[in-house]
Amino acid sequence: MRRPLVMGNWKLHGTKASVEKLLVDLMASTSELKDVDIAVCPPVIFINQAEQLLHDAAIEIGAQNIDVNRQGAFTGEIAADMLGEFGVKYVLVGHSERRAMHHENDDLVARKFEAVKEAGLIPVLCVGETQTERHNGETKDVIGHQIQAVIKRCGRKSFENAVVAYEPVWAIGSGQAASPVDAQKVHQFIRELVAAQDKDSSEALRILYGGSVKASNAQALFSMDDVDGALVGGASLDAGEFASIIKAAK
Ligand SMILES: O=C[C@H](O)COP(=O)(O)O
Repeated sequence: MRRPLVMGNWKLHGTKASVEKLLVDLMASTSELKDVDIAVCPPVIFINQAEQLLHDAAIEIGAQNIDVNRQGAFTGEIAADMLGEFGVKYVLVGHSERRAMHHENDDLVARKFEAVKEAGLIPVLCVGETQTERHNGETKDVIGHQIQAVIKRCGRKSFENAVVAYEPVWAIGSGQAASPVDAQKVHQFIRELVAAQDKDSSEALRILYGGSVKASNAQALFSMDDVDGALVGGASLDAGEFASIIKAAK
């Protein structure tokens, strides 16, 4: 039985005051929950503040991105080891916004995945097809390449102690989530790809769904066999809504 994981990706949102309010409210509404892992991914500038506020709470911290390099002349970048010093447990790699806006290809994403593991943190590999790719029947091809790029770089046990998030690009921020049945089909496909390399890591692998998850659709998505939680964007900025999603996963 895999323990559910619900992560909030705050993207480029927040102020010192809003971070404090959101985390204080979230701690209050989730303090009794024992059967679900919870994490938030603030913009990197707020990670230290989140670490201080979450000191005694069971809410973990994720980062939204890293550089592949551990140190050196890379102005403006952050390394995975640095994040580890500030209590970060998870790091998103390959989010579709970074693939699209920062030209991150499968090879670079695989290198980031490897760098996160080398730092002793848990990579959350984001995969998903665009609307056009879906329309052209290319969903499995696209996701297959995204997963295989990581296996090629990190080997058959790549997904041991890692997380995958299936985020159809067309569902992100659109208000139109994938149907639970469609999400399940892709999640099952991802698990089979991983199982072809290593059965144990495929069985333990948590595969999150992301893309317009709300309190109103979370339970139906979580009822699917291979949906082990969610990566939540917009709805994670509202403590009440996010807490309701978390409660639906337990
Ligand atoms: O990382 C989160 C996803 O991009 C989903 O965002 P959304 O919940 O706002 O659709």
